[in-house]
Order: sequence, then structure tokens, then C-alpha cells
Amino acid sequence: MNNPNEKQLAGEAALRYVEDGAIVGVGTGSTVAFFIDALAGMKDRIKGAVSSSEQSTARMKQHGIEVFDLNATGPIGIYIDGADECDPHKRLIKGGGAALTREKIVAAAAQKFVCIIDSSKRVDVLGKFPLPIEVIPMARSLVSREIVKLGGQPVWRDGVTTDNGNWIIDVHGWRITDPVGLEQQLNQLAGVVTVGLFAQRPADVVLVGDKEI
Ligand SMILES: O=C[C@H](O)[C@H](O)[C@H](O)COP(=O)(O)O
Repeated sequence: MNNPNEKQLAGEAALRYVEDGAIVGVGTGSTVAFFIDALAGMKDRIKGAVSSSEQSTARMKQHGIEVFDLNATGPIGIYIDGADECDPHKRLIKGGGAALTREKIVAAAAQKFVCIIDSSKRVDVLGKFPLPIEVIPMARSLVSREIVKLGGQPVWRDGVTTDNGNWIIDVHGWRITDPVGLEQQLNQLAGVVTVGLFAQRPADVVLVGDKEI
């Protein structure tokens, strides 16, 4: 079960990693919402943020936090985001909220990725949570057939369009023992925009509640 208390603790604890004058990379989701609310308390000490979704942008703007275009900032020091699953090597499944593509972009631009989760997200092997894959809409069936060949069960997240105008396939039934290999393999399929595996670029720090693991 997701634990809102631990999510709030993690969101607030992440402030420890935010330095004065920073442009902060900000992820998406219910745990990040706690982080954004906490960040609002120090908004006069930071320069602003780069956002990974329209949802997080709206919440930050409500708080008066300035949101920059990543093209205007160059590399950023810190990225704070949640996850759907986290293994002992800090490799993640993300994209339960369909924000995986912009999340992966901002994570790639950041020197340090701090992942904030509650204890329900910790697993030994990734894959119990269905793996989200963002696809170009015309490639949905093609990519789904390729996933079946790889032993997965693709389910179209019908009715969901990402901030980038694409669709999501959730893949059930994979026990992901080689996350880096699977991420590379799926990235090569025509029509795949982003795989919700963060294995080639795992988190640097994971906070479970207010405890760093
Ligand atoms: O697309 C959504 C993101 O990857 C979220 O960071 C992830 O789904 C975790 O969300 P939450 O903090 O709401 O459990």
C-alpha cells in the first residue's frame, strides 16, 4: 500500500539537497506534490525550477515558483522525482503518471537525481508494477506485437495522452532481471519514444520517507 505519510516525509526531506540559488529539476506525481509544496517555503532562496510535466508546472506556478525552459538553463544540479518501483541498485520503473519522457530528459540533464518514495515502492526485482512505454500513436500495435514476442503482455492505457501527444503501453508479466539490457532493447523498437525503465541512468540517492538508503 502507498503510504502518504512517508511520501510527505520524503518530499520534505528532499529539501536537504536543494542549494541556495539553484534551478531545481522537478518530477511528477503525488510524492513530488509534497516536495513542491515544501519547496514553496524556500522559493525566495532558489532561482527557480525546470518541470517534467504540465501538472507540476501548474502546481509550481500556483506557488509562485518560476519555471524555466530546459533549453534556457543548461545542465542543472539536482533533480527530485518519485518512482513506481525501486530496486536495490536504485534502478527504477517510472511513468505511472505518464510523465516518463520529460522526467527522463530532466533526469539526464541533472548532475544528481534524488528519488523520493515510500517503502511500498521497494522491490528486489523490477517488474511487478507494469512497465510504462510511451509510443508514437501510429506505432501502438506494432510495438505491442514486438513486446509479445519478448514475452510481455502489453495493455494500452486507453484514454491517456501524454504531455507530448503520445500514448502509453503498460507491459505486464515481466520479471526484469536485466533492466539495462531491456531498456536498451526496447529503446531500439521503431515507434518507442521512452521506456519507463531508469536503469542506464538510475537514481543517485533514494529517500524512503526521510531516510536515505
Ligand atoms: O509518470 C509519473 C512518475 O513517474 C511518478 O514519479 C511515479 O508514477 C510515482 O508517482 P507517485 O509519487 O504518485 O507514486
